[in-house]
Amino acid sequence: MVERAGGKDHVKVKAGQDFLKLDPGKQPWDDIGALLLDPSCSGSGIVGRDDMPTLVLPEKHAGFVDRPKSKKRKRKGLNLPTPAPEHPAELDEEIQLAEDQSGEKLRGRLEALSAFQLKLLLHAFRFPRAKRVTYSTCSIHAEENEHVVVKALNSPLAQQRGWRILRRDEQVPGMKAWDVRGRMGECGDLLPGSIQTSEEISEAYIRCNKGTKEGTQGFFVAGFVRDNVDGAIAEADSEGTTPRSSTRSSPSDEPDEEWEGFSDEGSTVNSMLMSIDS
Ligand SMILES: C[S@@+](CC[C@H](N)C(=O)[O-])C[C@H]1O[C@@H](n2cnc3c(N)ncnc32)[C@H](O)[C@@H]1O
Repeated sequence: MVERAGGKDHVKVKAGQDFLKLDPGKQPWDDIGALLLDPSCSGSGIVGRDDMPTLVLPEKHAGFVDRPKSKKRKRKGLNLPTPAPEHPAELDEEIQLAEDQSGEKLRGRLEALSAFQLKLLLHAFRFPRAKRVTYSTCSIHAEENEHVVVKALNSPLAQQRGWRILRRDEQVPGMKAWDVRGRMGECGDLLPGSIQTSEEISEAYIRCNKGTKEGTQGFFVAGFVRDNVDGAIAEADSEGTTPRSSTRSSPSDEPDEEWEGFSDEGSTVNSMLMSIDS
């Protein structure tokens, strides 16, 4: 995909690695300036996934009663509507599944996904020289989008390292002009003392909705920046705590969280990891 997009001379593909197991304090990761984080999500924004239930067609042997063949229908030239099939039990099951997806099961799935997404986002914040992180999903659910971002912003890690949202007025022209922004009501409570308001943050998000005049799939993206990385590194250097210059094997210079190279047990990661120099 990188090659097709004409990016092979600029993007190194490091396939088959678990992002959560990378130590941000070790080379070459300690030099990364920007991360594009596009993690696994529910995919609920993808047209044709959640809104296209499997169609279970009635079968003759499953109790489906054939209509007696009408003489009228045999007549040439008559364009009669197809008779509605009798409602087979299998279709009830499909309806049941669809209902589950909007209830308990969906809630549980979103909870698990958003916890994982937050883990990934916080890990991205740990790269010592990173100045930019994008976080995107093809989900329509605020749980995976606005909620994850606000939790990340409220984390001690983001606050200590100075991560904030890239405001709409700082974005490139095309993104700044895009009208569909975050859902204000879903931006949650920012911690007191936050340097940005909920209005500023929801305005900074870019959303795409499916089934609208824009012709897009469902998508969400937020940009995070931090302004004084070099100053923070210089300060840490003078205190001898810069991850680059230290020999420690874990990047946990955070008093709040111990980094242990966490990863989801049993998950197979077949993804690509892209490192992009700023
Ligand atoms: C939405 S897809 C990314 C699509 C990609 N950006 C593209 O445009 O083709 C999410 C990817 O994240 C990968 N992933 C999930 N957890 C990961 C981890 N811990 N380390 C690396 N990749 C991971 C999944 O395997 C999946 O390929």
